[in-house]
Amino acid sequence: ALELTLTPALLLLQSTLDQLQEKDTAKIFSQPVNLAEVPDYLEFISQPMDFSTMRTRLEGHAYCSVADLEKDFNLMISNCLKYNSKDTMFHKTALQLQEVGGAILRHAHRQSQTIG
Ligand SMILES: CC(=O)c1c[nH]c2ccccc12
Repeated sequence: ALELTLTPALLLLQSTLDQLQEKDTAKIFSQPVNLAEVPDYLEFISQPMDFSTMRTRLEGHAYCSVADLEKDFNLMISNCLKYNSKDTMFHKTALQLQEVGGAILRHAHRQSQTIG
């Protein structure tokens, strides 16, 4: 049978992504921004990012470290802060997720140092 062996490092990345996504209670980051609904999105954002894309990358072993995961998380947040003006729910939600996500990632960095 296919061995779904998850190394400790991969388990840590998966757990970190789950914790980050859990904080997106409005689920505005679950899927890519719908370009059919938002036709000008790519005029402002050169590299879209969302949690489903991050999960695909994680499962495809594209992330070698917590830092790699953090890079895409920060891209996803900065895209949202850029596209959505300050007075929108999306912008305010991104600022909150940035703060709580930072704490989750700092903890994951510490854990990755102990599991090596
Ligand atoms: C995360 C984000 O920017 C968005 C998530 N859903 C959207 C719908 C229209 C415009 C932007 C968005």
